Amino acid sequence: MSEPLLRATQLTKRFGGLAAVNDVSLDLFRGRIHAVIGPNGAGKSTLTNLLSGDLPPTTGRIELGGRDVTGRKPERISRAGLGRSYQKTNIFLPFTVWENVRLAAQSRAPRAAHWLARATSFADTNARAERALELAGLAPRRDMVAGAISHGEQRQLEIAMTLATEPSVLLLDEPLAGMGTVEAERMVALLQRLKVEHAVLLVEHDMDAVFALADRLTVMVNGQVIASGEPAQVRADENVQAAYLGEEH
Ligand SMILES: Nc1ncnc2c1ncn2[C@@H]1O[C@H](COP(=O)(O)OP(=O)(O)OP(=O)(O)O)[C@@H](O)[C@H]1O
Repeated sequence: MSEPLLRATQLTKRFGGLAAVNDVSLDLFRGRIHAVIGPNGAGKSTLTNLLSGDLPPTTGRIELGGRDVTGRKPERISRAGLGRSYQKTNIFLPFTVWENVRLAAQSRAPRAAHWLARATSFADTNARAERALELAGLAPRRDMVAGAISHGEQRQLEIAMTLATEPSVLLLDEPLAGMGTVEAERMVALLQRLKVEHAVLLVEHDMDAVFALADRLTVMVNGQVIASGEPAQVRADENVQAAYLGEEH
């Protein structure tokens, strides 16, 4: 098997006496979606925050592309190839879809303000933004203001903005939240396209989407991994049934 693009080893995050993430290890590979599920308070968001550098782990190690990035700032981790979609918070609603993606692409240009770098970086930035817009399926909406597109399209826009930084690893926190059936189906198709080029960590409550998409599934409860593996195996696990999935799955 190829090397993981992201490797987390024995990550623990304590808040005072509470271990919100407790000894969690996982590997993310290109071409695979690794879903993390668990009840409220299981530690999924905290885990995502550790991987993106938004929170430093108490103990453990994170490697991105084989390099140790433990304790690095989010900007450094982003430049090293990790893209995280933040729920709508980065969208400028009065700007067009294209302007939002273009700005996200620009944030990646290493010396955007340097006059010598400007000419080449302008073309590169536009090309990055164009690719991201296309991949996220938003090209037909490029000239609409972000505030006027649907909720589902705004979620696609967040993903386009993340793609514009050309990450190799994508962390997606509830990309289907608040979506109707048609929007959810479109997002599932988008995530299937994204995994071809990326390693994807998916935190999601929509179990239909999780079981449609996940190549690997990790279940967390109270900060700990109670099961991890092939989705069908995990679904059949008695501990998982008791703790989380219940009868319907
Ligand atoms: N900054 C913090 N300070 C103290 N406790 C925190 C902090 N962030 C999270 N926690 C606690 O850590 C535990 C895990 O929370 P987390 O938000 O990671 O769970 P989650 O699985 O993402 O839940 P949800 O599905 O509701 O988003 C919870 O008990 C939560 O109260």
